[in-house]
Amino acid sequence: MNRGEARGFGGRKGSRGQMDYRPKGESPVTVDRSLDESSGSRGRGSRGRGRSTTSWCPRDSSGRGGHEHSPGQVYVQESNAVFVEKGVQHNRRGVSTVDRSLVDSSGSMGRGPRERGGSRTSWSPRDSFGRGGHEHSPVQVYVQESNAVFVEKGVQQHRKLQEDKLGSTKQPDEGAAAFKFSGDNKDLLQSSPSSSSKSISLSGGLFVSKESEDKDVKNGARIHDLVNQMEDVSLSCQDSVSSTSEKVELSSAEDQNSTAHKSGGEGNSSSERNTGPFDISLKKTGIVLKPALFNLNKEKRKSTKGHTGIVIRPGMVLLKNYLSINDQVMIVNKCRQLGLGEGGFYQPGYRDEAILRLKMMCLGKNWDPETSRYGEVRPVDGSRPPKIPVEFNQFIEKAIKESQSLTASKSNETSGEVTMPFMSPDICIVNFYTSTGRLGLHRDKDESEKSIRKGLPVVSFSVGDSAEFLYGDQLDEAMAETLVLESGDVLLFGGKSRNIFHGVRSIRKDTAPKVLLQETSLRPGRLNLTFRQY
Ligand SMILES: O=C(O)CCC(=O)C(=O)O
Ligand SMILES: [Fe+2]
Repeated sequence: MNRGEARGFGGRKGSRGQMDYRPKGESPVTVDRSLDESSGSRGRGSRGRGRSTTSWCPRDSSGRGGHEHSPGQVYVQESNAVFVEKGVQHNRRGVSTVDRSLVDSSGSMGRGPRERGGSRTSWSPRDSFGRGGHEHSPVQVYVQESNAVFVEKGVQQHRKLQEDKLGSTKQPDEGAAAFKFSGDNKDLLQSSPSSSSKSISLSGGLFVSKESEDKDVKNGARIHDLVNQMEDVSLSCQDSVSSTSEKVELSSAEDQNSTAHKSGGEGNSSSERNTGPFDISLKKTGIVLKPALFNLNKEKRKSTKGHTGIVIRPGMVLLKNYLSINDQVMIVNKCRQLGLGEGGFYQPGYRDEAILRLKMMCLGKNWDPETSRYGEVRPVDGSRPPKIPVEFNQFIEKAIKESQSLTASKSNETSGEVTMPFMSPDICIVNFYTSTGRLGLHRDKDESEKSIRKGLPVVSFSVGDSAEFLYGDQLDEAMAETLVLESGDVLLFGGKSRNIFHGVRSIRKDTAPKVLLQETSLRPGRLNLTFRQY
């Protein structure tokens, strides 16, 4: 990894500050999997279990099957063909949409994504690079419904997990509820209205959209920055659980001392570095109220829709909604626990003037931003990085296998080239971004030469608030694509995409699943884990 290369927007590479906000076109191809919400039988506890045996049924974006290399392919399991047909009808009305929940249980039409993507009727087909037309779209969508049998399994697993939880006062039944409820049902592919030029957001459906024009790029970016900074000043319980009136207090020495998020600097001043453990959770006091029923219902709907696999480009796969709420709770709690101990979260400094606007912790090996090297200890304090929790490994293994089957089914290569090689992680970099957090475009290229030559993938988990993730082939934000990564998403980039430039432009405030916040008291922001093999 060489994240110092260009980390921090507005850092030393002049081009990074010059964002292009020009519109690139929009193309909604939504896949809404909320077929059978009322039965309650589509819980996501099965994700990762037995997925490699699933037979995918290719569909193109207009719902036709059997097109081997059809652009914008949407893959759904055979049993859901009825919805594709419904989607086709919808399509024929002139919107490239495969929507299987035209009227959901709340009685509303369709889903939220269009809120950000502009008018539905103005959509036109685009691939992930913003090009028009149906030809050669590099985006494929795979939809898999979960199996009800795993719901119970998930509940049991959740209950067990509760025993390990830090600071939990929950009853087992709440665990069951938590398992069923997940995040909001937002965009699958959507624009990022405030900033990006080419934006893809994915959640429960797929559409590729363009940005609305922003004429004053620099001012816009500055305003965006200021807004983020102001948002962080008002850190409160509403930031994490909007519907509650619970009292929240900062819980670590650093929380109380640091002005990182309040200053909007994400803790980059020397006085904010290494001042003590950073707690990714907020300590709660007083009565804890549950999130509003409305939010829970929305999250429930999302959790019943299974996950979606999307081949973004060769070697790059996004598994939407892949980690269940249970998984996410476990990940947050583990990270919190490790983050408070030796080698835990700290504020990394600058690298070549590039700002690291995040808290970081390394697992397995330490990555030093000052030298861009891996080592056994963290030079800044001599601490040893904690081991990667074994619980995490199962997710990596399954995610890679699933990505392999997705890329294999898409690929027409007979050369035997491995589009997504397997890897066993011995490094995990855990980042926590508060609302003003960001990470400049960079490549992960400090792993061993062999690892990079083989294209061993980086596997990235997103938990908490959504992020605008940039990626592209050049160190130039204006040329970069945007993916909105939501809580529970897993992104893999290996093979031909192993060396992509990538970064995080911004964190979308108040977008984390409410149940996750309730279960973990995760502070406002985003937890990201990237696994690699040295
Ligand atoms: O937060 C993310 O999504 C990306 C993190 C990343 O690129 C890194 O840690 O190297
Ligand atoms: Fe990276």
